[in-house]
Amino acid sequence: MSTGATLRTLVSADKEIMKLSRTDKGAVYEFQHKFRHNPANPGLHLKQLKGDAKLWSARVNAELRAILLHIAAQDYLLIDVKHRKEVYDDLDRYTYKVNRVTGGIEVIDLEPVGDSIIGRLLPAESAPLFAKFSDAQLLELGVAEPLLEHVRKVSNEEELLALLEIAPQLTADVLFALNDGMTYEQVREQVTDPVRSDDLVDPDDLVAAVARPATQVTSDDEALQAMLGESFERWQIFLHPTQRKLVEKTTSGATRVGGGPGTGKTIVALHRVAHLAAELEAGADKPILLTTFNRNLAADLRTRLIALGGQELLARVEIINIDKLASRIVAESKTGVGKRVVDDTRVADQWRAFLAEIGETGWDAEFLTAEWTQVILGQVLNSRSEYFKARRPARGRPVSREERDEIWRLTERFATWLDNQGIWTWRQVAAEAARLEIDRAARIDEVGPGGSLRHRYRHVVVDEAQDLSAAHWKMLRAMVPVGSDDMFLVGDTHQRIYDNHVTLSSLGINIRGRSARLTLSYRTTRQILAAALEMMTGEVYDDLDGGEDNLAGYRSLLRGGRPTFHAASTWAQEKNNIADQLQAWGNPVDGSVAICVPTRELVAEVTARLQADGVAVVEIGPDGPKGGEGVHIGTMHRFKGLEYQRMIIAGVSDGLVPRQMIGQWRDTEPKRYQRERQRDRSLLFVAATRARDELAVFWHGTPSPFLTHHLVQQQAV
Ligand SMILES: Nc1ncnc2c1ncn2[C@@H]1O[C@H](COP(=O)(O)OP(=O)(O)OP(=O)(O)O)[C@@H](O)[C@H]1O
Repeated sequence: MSTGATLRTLVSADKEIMKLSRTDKGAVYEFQHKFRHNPANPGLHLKQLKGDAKLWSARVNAELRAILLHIAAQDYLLIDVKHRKEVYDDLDRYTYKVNRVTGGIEVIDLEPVGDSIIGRLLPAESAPLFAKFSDAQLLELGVAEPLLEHVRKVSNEEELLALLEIAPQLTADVLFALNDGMTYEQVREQVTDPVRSDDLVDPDDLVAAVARPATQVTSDDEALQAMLGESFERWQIFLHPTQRKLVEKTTSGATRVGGGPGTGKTIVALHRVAHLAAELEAGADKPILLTTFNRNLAADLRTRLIALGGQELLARVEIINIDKLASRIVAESKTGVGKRVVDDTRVADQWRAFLAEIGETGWDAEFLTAEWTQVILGQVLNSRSEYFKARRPARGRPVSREERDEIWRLTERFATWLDNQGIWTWRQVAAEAARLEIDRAARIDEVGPGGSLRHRYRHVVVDEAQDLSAAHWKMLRAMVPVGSDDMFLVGDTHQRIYDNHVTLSSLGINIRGRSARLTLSYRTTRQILAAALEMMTGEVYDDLDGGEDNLAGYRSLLRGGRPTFHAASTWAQEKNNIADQLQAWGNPVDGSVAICVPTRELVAEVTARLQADGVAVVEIGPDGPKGGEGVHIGTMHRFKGLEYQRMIIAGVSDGLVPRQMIGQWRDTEPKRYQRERQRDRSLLFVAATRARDELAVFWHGTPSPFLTHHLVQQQAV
């Protein structure tokens, strides 16, 4: 008879397991299987450890022992795997406690700090780092009680880092934030509150504690197997408690997750999809839509979703970029058959040609392009009267009723003119798709639940939400019934690089009270992050819903060298500097290094210069890098959502960043000017935050105004 047991593995034990050899990892895997099947199996030598009724050990193989916390009858938690000698020598080193803030179980192995901090007397001259906070305050913020006395002794950053190595997540987050200069109130609001337990915490109730998301455990074999395999990546298993809470929370409606670059928004979106899929009844359809802005990011989401949940998960999820989705809807209805879609960047040229052809000189092509794309198509306005009433929040100058009348007439003629040539734009496709989906949703409502027509999806998850247009949102809204867990949007308005400004509530997407923000960067070092934030100085960003967003509390635990800044007097000299930098990095062609420049022309010129030196270069196209090995190169737009170990941003000169041409609107359309300038600043911010370890910034002539005096001063001599 099998006497099965529950065995979950604490994330901190996973970390230890990952350090083991392949064979030993395999032994742990086997052990877990055996233990779950029958913990009383004599080969497992399950026995209580001296000194604590809840700590047990079991045999993994001849050398390794598992340390287990006994939760309840047949319920165990694997908290560590150690060499057998270490297990029995010093049992006092392990402490476990239920954290009073998060309600999660925290196990701390005090051994590694034994020599560095514990028992050491503080040198008289150095003040402890956290002296100004009382014990009660630190505990209220969630610092683990067993570490309190050690926290008190920390007097420099090195010791802090040593302590953080063994500290539970919340303790690490709190101490780091306090050390960064955040106040008690700020830490409580930004670090502690988001992970606070929803229910009352009883520190003696291990059963309740192990079930809370704050007890970070892995329990299913698939996750374990992935972890033991070669292909495992940390994000697949180790979610930060703040991330996990967002992934698992049942919401009463649409939810938005914001947060700076690299804080794991995409990771959260992927896990959210997996979570929603796990809750679905079995079936062969695809009730979940996962969408993003461009093609290469959709391809990347697909790869990562397979890594997370395999083909089984993929089978329940539609992954498609937003414009392709719109064009599929349009194709399904047979609208636009035979028409070719032209790139939106060419719309102004089309308007110019049209105005010239009809001899219209009273209107500026740029103005009409923006009005047509932003307001008329952007908001899916179907009639002149709708346009008369439309709000034009992100547009520059006001337009009178007579002018609106004229604009409407012109846009109708323009659409026909395009149609006669057999072309239309992505914006038109999106507006048409929204219209079709809104009609479809109305038909569903009319017939009621008994009808055969259904909403296309049960859940919609959107990455890079900041770049979708109002038409896109209207289409998505109509595709999913309003209700719990209907829409999950992740994005960062600081990274908006297409000119789409929306207020979600006006589009039927109500995120009020269901907005959260991630603040811990997993990608970029503190040094790069500080420089990137400095480039954003003075700009104000929206929250997709009429309010303001900011990057307060955005931080990183990673450390590295300072970014470098390189001036040149000419473009030729700048290109030489770029080549020198690459050479100093060893010209790596493994895809770990990328160069990012503001324009297509500069891509071509830098490529030619490097190829002349024999350096292999791979351009990043709309579907990602085109080809094999080489240093990646692309315009700033192409770098959305990507990451590299080392990045060069070149051409960061005045006139290029921001683009000189936007100056034409400085006086005539100041709002538009501000918006375009903000967009260029965001592009630079996106580029700078793609770097994991090293960032080098280059320019010639006058540096971009986004590079502050302080940054320019850091220039290499
Ligand atoms: N919990 C985690 N554990 C380990 N790594 C993580 C975790 N969360 C995120 N990461 C890593 O951090 C990096 C950034 O994650 P992700 O791309 O999801 O961030 P993002 O917020 O979407 O960034 P961006 O806004 O710049 O596109 C990735 O390399 C990811 O694997």
